[in-house]
Amino acid sequence: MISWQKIIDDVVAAFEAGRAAVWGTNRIIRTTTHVKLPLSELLHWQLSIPAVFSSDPATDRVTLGLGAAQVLHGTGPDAMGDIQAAIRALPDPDIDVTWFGGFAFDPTEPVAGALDGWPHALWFVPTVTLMREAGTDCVTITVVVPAELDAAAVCNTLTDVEAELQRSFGGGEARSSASHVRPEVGMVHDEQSWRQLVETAVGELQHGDLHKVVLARQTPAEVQVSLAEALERLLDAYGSSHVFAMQWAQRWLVAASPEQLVRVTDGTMAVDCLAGTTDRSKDMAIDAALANELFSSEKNRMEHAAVVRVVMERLKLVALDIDVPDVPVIKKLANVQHLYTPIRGRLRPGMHLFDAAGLLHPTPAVGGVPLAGALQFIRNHEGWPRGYYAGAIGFVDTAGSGLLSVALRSAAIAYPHATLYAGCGIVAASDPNEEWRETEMKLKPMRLALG
Ligand SMILES: C=C(O[C@H]1C=CC=C(C(=O)O)[C@@H]1O)C(=O)O
Repeated sequence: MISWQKIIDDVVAAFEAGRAAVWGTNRIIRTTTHVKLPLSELLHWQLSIPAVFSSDPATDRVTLGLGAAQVLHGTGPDAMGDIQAAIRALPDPDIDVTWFGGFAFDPTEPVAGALDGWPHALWFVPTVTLMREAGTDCVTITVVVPAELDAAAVCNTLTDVEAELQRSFGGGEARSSASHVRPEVGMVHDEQSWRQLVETAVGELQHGDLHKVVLARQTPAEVQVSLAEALERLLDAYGSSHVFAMQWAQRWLVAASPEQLVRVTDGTMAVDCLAGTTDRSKDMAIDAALANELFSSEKNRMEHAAVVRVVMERLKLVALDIDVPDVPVIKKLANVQHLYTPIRGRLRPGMHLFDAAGLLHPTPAVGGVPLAGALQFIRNHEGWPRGYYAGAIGFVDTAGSGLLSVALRSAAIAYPHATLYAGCGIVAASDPNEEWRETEMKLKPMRLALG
């Protein structure tokens, strides 16, 4: 177990040495320490303080947040804009701090089901953030506390966080009486009802105005492992994805997202277009043949081109110097391979990560074309509330750099009950049996992590 006492001692020493900055009515204390064990060790399913874990594949930085020093909730269609306005209204700190959170898929629908109780947008600055630099045991600790606290009170705040970690740990990962009853999540499609859903969509796609719609299904599972184990399994097998977990109101959202909705790093933007999927094979020749088949499949190229076209149209409003390759490449994950087009650009001056996210979301990789018709089809036919599935999750610092990933390959957990999600793009040429198989492949990361 990681020594929390050492963390407390280092933070209090930093505070006493004046390594702190004022942020409105808060004080930010920053120092570094050395932690050998994985940060995920501190997390437990039954934690009752807000918590977040994020492993960014681009920087290899692993971040863990515990407690909430600042919280913002947003509800309804303007949820994203409201959060952005609230962040902008806060004073600029002398030291950057990082917000963590996410946005639901559809802010006009309630976030019912497995994440019942979550608002449409939820962002917080943890009381304690631990960030491990890539490949080292060097951890940056950031603590945000009310500015009036003295050293003893800072120590007490951290001791309270430790007590909560111990209490939840003591409560055990065993299924205690405190475990949730399985949440009501709405329609769980079996193979037959899924095929019917896809057939209904194909009918509309062949005869109506719809060109593409992304349909998804959910499936129940029971969590068999500790949260630390689940996260380490995801990092091992899906380390090139954004492994993310967030706990609020005793519910966890866990994801290994292969798709960045948008990343901003010092004003430079990166957007992923990911659509078009096939299987993996352990046999290298078969694996390469599958990739070739995917690359030459008219159906998959159409599905993919719809995403690139729409993303480009929307991106022009927030980005300059946009660079987009003419043809997609293959992105290989442990469970599937995708058609992938990375788009790069520069965020227009005065624009924020959330402006870009607000314009891009939902891309045709999770919604459809035309968007309004696709969303209506999803609302009318899918039969369950998506909540945060296919929404956006991530982090943004007070200087404006950050990442929002599409919440795919994800699960919502009311411990020990999990709800796993997977979807796929449907076009007029889609085969309902193939689309079922595709959702099964996409469920693999979370089945591996939790089973
Ligand atoms: C909707 C999902 O995947 C999207 C992202 C990549 C490939 C997709 C596809 O080939 O259908 C989907 O558009 C999901 O994983 O739940």
